[in-house]
Amino acid sequence: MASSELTYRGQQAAAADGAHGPAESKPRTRQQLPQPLRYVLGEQRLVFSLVGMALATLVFLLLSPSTTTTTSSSSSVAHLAAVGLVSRQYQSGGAGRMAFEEGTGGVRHGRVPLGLKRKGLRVVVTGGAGFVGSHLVDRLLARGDSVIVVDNFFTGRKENVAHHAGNPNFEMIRHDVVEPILLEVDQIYHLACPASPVHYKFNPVKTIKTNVVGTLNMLGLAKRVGARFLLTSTSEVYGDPLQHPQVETYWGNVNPIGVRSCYDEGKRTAETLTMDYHRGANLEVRIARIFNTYGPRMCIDDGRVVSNFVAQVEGLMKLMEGEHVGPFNLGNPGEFTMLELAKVVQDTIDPNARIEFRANTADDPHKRKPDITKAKELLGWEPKVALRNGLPLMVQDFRTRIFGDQKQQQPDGSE
Ligand SMILES: O=c1ccn([C@@H]2O[C@H](COP(=O)(O)OP(=O)(O)O[C@H]3OC[C@@H](O)[C@H](O)[C@H]3O)[C@@H](O)[C@H]2O)c(=O)[nH]1
Repeated sequence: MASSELTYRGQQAAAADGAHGPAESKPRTRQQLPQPLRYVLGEQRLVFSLVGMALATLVFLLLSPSTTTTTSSSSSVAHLAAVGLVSRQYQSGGAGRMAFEEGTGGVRHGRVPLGLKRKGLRVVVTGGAGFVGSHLVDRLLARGDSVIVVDNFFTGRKENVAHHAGNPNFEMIRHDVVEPILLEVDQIYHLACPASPVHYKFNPVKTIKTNVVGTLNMLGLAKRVGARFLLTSTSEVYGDPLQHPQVETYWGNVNPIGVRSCYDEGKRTAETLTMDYHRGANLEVRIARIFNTYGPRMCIDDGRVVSNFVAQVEGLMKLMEGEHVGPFNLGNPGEFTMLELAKVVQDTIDPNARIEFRANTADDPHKRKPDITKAKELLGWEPKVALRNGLPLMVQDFRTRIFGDQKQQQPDGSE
């Protein structure tokens, strides 16, 4: 049967003209090769080397163990770009912004290819003078990013970020997010909102306005500058849950007209807006549902049930840098009753502390427990600090702030 004209016939040709078998064959010069093969080998060397580099990169991406199952094409493209194999214009990342910085190869959002230094990002943290936000600012600056804190100091304190004064990578803007603001940045962590019922009930209309208009302004900024946007939502979106523990697919049981609705429904609307920008404007977004937290810099009159030390900041950063939109529950599934908590306080802080039993405030959830399977599996995150070990750090922080104890605390709560 005649073989295809396109099949390389060099070997057969050689055999046909009595050329030596493989063992004795004399080395053939390039001139003896068929013309098409000579052209490809000679003229197309550059193409071959680029194709080879692209194939090597793809093999690297597919075989590297840390590749998540849902690595988006953008991070694969970013890796190809980082090694110069894909044009900048092909990059996704919002309004034409690049997923990597010119010349540095540093990938802004995804994992950094081997051997390339991560370029510092420009990050906005709204509510960055608050409890969770100020710890996040510490970690971002320590990582080499430039951070702009946008905060109206409704519940936040300058003292929470004062230790960064003089750092050229740190800026503080007193601004209420219900008014638009224009900043050229790469990432936006949106935490601006009073989190304690004591504070958000003080001015419920302002609370829901911050959650709705404030989030709208920050989403608009993210879309305008091509930044990745992370919303710190809350376990309150589950209301007084009828499902226990709560998984992220649970829609919740929320009172739309109660005294907590300004926060519960405000955060639910913030999540809705976030997903609408994601679906409608292809904005890179991330949603974290934070369960009650405690630790140094917590408002002394906060009043929330403490359950999860401030280690959630790691979860927020893993979520921002990862490829999964969420929402993700970030909290401590370790359950305890209020009485057990009171006993931990007596054991670790003050054995003479008196335990009082009071009625729940209106609409207070009767129980809440995060299912953090998704965060464990897709973010590789789970809480590290046990309540018994975290409480003393918070108490020492309170003591220093109330009594000005001699032993000054480090920003992260250590001595
Ligand atoms: O209108 C406002 C209200 C509040 N804020 C600021 O936002 C910050 C909120 O910090 P808080 O200490 O009150 O709250 P936390 O840091 O505990 O919770 C924060 O992160 C977790 C999210 O679930 C909460 O919704 C968010 O408030 C404060 O610095 C406050 O001044 C604004 O900038 N604008």
